[in-house]
Amino acid sequence: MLSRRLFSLANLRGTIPSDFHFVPDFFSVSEQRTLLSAALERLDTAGSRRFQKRRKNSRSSLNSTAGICEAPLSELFLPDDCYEFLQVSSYFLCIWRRHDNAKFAEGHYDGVIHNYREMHLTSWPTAEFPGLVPALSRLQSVLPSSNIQTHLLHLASDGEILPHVDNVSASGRWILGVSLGSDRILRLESCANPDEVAEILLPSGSIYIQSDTVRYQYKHSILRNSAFANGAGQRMSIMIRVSPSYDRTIPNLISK
Ligand SMILES: O=C(O)CCC(=O)C(=O)O
Ligand SMILES: [Fe+2]
Repeated sequence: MLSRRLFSLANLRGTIPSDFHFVPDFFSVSEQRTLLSAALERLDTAGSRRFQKRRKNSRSSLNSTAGICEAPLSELFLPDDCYEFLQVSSYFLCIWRRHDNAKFAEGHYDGVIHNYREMHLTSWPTAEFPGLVPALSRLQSVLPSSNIQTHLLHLASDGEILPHVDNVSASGRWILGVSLGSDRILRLESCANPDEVAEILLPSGSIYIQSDTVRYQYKHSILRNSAFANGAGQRMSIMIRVSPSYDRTIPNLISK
């Protein structure tokens, strides 16, 4: 069961809305490595041949002697120019069109994500990554409900996500995010009162859940790396959402 932990000041600025739940150290380093390797494998396999070749060349020129088990997590990412990052998203618009509900057709879901690649994940490569099943079942145990959709979202070193509320016709009452790779700041801003802002540092291995109030009444964004004095690298998030028609009951999963 997921428990609410006290934020250390290093993790938080502002007042955290209720219905936002955060565990800064949910996944061990070895689980993070497995999840990140599997996510990269899925995205890489789906990518264009030109960039697959670029990655192959980059791997051989790096001539890494460290096995995947010893490499620091950041070294699982290749340099930015090995990935076919898109400059501006059409991701939310796509979901939008599929659901085709005129009530929300304002178009502001488009263009929210910059310098990224993403995919809808239908299956994990569990055969290739032996540690994946236990890591995923731990994650499964904290999901508020079943019938989920999983997305992988890989942000370039200069990638960012502008403030938005996830398309309400495409997913239901909660959204879970797993952060892997470089630290980023998640900013929450009340739609009703833009002065109500919270910023949460998301370290690799952390998970958060936005449900109910925060999911519908706050915009969220992932800030650019310029927020960090020392710069930062790429980040992968595993985004899990409940399908819109399967979120009638949310168990009280957060024990204090
Ligand atoms: O990467 C994240 O943590 C947030 C991603 C997000 O806002 C989205 O996919 O809608
Ligand atoms: Fe979002």
